[in-house]
Amino acid sequence: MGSDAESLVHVLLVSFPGQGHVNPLLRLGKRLASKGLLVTFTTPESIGKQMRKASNIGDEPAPVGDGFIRFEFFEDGWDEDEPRRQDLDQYLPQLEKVGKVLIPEMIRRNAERNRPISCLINNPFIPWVSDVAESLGLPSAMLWVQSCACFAAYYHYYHGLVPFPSESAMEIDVRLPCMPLLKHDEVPSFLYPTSPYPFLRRAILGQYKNLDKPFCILMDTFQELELEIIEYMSKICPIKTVGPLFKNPKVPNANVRGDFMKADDCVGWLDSKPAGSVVYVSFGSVVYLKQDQWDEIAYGLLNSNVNFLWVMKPPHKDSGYTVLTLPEGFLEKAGDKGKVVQWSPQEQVLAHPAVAAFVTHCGWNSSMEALASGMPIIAFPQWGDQVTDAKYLVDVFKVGVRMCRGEAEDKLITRDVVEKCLLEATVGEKAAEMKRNALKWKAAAEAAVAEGGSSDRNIQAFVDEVKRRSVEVALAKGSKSTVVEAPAAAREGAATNGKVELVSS
Ligand SMILES: O=c1ccn([C@@H]2O[C@H](COP(=O)(O)OP(=O)(O)O)[C@@H](O)[C@H]2O)c(=O)[nH]1
Ligand SMILES: O=C(O[C@@H]1O[C@H](CO)[C@@H](O)[C@H](O)[C@H]1O)c1cc(O)c(O)c(O)c1
Repeated sequence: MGSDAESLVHVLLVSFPGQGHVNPLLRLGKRLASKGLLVTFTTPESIGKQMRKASNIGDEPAPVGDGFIRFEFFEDGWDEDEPRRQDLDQYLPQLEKVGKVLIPEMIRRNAERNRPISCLINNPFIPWVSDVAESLGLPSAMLWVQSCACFAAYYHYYHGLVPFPSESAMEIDVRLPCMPLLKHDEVPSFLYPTSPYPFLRRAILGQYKNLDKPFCILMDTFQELELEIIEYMSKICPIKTVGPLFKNPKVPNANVRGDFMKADDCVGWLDSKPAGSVVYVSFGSVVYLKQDQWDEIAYGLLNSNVNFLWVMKPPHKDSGYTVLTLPEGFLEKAGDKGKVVQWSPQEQVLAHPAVAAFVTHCGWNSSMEALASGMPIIAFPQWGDQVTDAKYLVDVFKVGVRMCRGEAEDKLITRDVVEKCLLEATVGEKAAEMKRNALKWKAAAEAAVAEGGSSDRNIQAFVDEVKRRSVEVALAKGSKSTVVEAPAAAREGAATNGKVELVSS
């Protein structure tokens, strides 16, 4: 590795191997690198392999702005085609068991190679990363990859601060400070007593057990979007909003991507369509709808006569989901009005002038990407944070119409409703108003990440803090001679040009 990279303060990012987790952590990595850090990104090799195949990930550190990003994957100890990876109740303990051994080894290896790690950052589902950091005397931070509203909801549930739906009172509304009243089915659905995903409740709440360990909780949201709840929760937890991470004004670096699947080419097709004429339909990487619902969406799209780009990802072979099909003759009937792909370059799609609206499951990444692209949405949430995100997108941010309330409702959304929602979001005064609101959020998002904006200031403060702590870590370890670039505060009376030479005692 070039000595340029070796002279930088080095942070290790450890990601849970889900697309909705990797994307924001990798985007954070690029942002930190752009501010002059060396960033190593790690996640299990099973996903590393897919990422290498789908994207342009090389062995050498990639320059990003003033710093570098590199990848190092770790084995999760299971065979390549182990089906238990699909069962979080089995996979999360396995990841913890191997990670607690392999991550310290990775850290030691990096120190031996003259790039000692000064800070660890994880995302939810793998809270043990802060234990590893603590045991090695390193600081840690956590990137929360959902909204601050959802963070607050989980926090209040975990600490029993307000009543949530329970077996004896299933349909109660939930009143959380600085948030709109949430109907029972607008609360993150893993918290329902009847949730079919108790393993996801355990996975997400696991982070709250360790919440006192990270010195900072970074969030992929921005101050102006969730002002009151961010201010409220910041008094309780060390929160820094740094989003939308997907907008990196200075260093786009399109080469470094974390897709698990190569995106199909659809931009040429979009180029051939008139401005504002296409509806983009995608339910993210995890949600699968039932076949009868899929059929209704298909007919709704046909009947509405809009152009559409529809993502139909194949299910994982061990997920238990059956492959969805399109109604007979569907593609022929759609002709050039429709395009179906397995995976899309979503960021490019949402930025494309041909796209008028986004039918989304309201995962937080998709929600932030839509908001920051000025894209009106048609909300089709299923579970977890998606139902809360849908509430905010429709009723608070006012950029969307609601097509359904979530999987718990167990209601088939018919083709007529699909058609009505598609038209409501694309034609007429309501559509125009949603577009105006979406463009307002786009501008606010751009201002937040621009130099001196709220998220940019928070990132800079975080980088300065990591640098300051790296000096402390090196001093405490009395380690080999390490050159770090120190923040202004740590530089007082030290060498010139921001470099501090630490010599082993
Ligand atoms: O065809 C697709 C579908 C999704 N995504 C990306 O995958 C992520 C999905 O995250 P989200 O939180 O929206 O949903 P999840 O997949 O975690 O349910 C987002 O960054 C999307 O941009 C993509 O690139 N192409
Ligand atoms: O929770 C899982 O994925 C998604 O994460 C996003 C960020 O937290 C969230 O906004 C979205 O609504 C979720 O769908 C997830 C990931 C995974 O790999 C898995 O096996 C799961 O069971 C859930």
